[in-house]
Amino acid sequence: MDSPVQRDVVFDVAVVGFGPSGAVAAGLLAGMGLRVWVCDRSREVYDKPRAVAIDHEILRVFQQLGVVDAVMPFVEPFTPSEYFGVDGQLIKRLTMVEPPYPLGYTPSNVFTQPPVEAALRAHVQSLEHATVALGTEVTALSQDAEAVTLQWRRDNDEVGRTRARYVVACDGASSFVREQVGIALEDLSFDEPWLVVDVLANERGLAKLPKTSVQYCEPDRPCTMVIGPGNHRRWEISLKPGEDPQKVIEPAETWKLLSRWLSPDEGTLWRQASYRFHALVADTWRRGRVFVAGDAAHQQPPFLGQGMCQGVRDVANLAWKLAAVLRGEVTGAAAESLLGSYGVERKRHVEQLTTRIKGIGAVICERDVAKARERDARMLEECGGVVRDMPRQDVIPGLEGGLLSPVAHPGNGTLFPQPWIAQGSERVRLDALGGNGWWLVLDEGFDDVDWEHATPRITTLRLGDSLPETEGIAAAWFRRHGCRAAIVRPDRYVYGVASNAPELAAQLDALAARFTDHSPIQTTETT
Ligand SMILES: O=C(O)CCc1cccc(O)c1
Repeated sequence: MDSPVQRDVVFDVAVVGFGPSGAVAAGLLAGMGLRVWVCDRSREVYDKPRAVAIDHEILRVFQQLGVVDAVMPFVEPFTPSEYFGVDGQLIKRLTMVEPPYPLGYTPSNVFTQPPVEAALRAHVQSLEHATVALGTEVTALSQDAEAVTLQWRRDNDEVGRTRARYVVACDGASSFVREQVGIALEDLSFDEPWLVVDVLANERGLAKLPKTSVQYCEPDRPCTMVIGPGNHRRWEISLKPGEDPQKVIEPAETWKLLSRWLSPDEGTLWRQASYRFHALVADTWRRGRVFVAGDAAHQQPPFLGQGMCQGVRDVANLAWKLAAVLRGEVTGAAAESLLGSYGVERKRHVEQLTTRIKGIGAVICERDVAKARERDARMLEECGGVVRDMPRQDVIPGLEGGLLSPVAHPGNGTLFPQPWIAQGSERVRLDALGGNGWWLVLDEGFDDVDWEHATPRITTLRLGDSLPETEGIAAAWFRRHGCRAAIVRPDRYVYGVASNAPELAAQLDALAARFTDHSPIQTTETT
């Protein structure tokens, strides 16, 4: 059931698009007590899987939302991925990092999108401060000094307007909102036609299929097979010049392309979609009161399964900044600066990760046989002829620029770990104890520190007697980074670190200055 549309209310935030990024944005914002209006053109969750991969960082965001228990039944650890070269030889192997896991979840996972999306939507619909408008399409947008006005049309032809202080556009790759505010996409130079096929394999099919995910780095037709949850298998198959993207999604044609692995009596086609795999990023991520996020802000080839993850990273980055501004915790130029840091951080991260994804794509997609053989020889030479396991998550970059300490340190912009903490006979994840705001995490035995700034409000978490870790993850993080204290942002990225009390006091003073009298945060999105 839709929530009633409140026409006379100015909402804090309107979220356009109720896919995963929009639902997470709406859930985080409404969960913080902001009045949120979220709309989507369709009434139903799309019943087929577009995304298949989900990282631990995203599960941690789901934990913050309060939906992680509802989604875990639809999540499974990623299998290893094997890359095979021109002659079918193993040239690379991606695996899971060994436990203990740094963020409290298996780092790389596959999931079933429709029920996860349904859980996200149901959660938002349960929130007191969220107004959900389904079957509702935004048709026009204008902004003034106070707010944004969205005009919309319902699927029953009802029309109306909604005003909100800010808008987050999560309306997908062909975003109407992005176009309305004149944000262009920069081309990061990848554009290829591929077929994506999801199959539910039966027992005979499963018995025949590879037991790891596979990248077939074959010049004739590069392709991928991903092991999804249960009996879900996904193929991504590059199309050759002259192949018709519309024809290959016809079941008989799709089965021809799958014939190397399966025949029609060994599985059921769940979804066939022809895509152009692109690498695109919004040139700016904010126009006035309007922000772009998710596929509206970037698209990347799928070779590392980062499409949905990147969208959730966007809105997790933006939500706490919008909340700080809307609650008046930061005002004036400092507020503008904080909001500007969203685009700086996310655009650079998307550019860096997309570059890495394209690098992986270049390995997989080499069409020249001689060059592909050279690639295979080089990769085998690099590992001394023995392909070593490489953890998948090592390729996800941290944040740079934006709201990070000006005192450079390799820990800045990385995700602070989420250790398990002993609580009586139970163990609890740190985020559940620390709450959703800023943290000051002190390593066991760190000297007391006196500080008095009210902005931002920071919760002090002392590891040790009051917060005993069960696996030593945070202690190991401090050792690895050569520091004793970490200032951690509400999105759990490390703002800055310190080794002693005077260093920490200076860091906290500088942070407070950025929230009060506006020591500048870098807000130029160009790199
Ligand atoms: O990390 C891997 O091994 C593969 C990740 C992946 C996920 C989804 C599609 C795809 O092409 C690759």
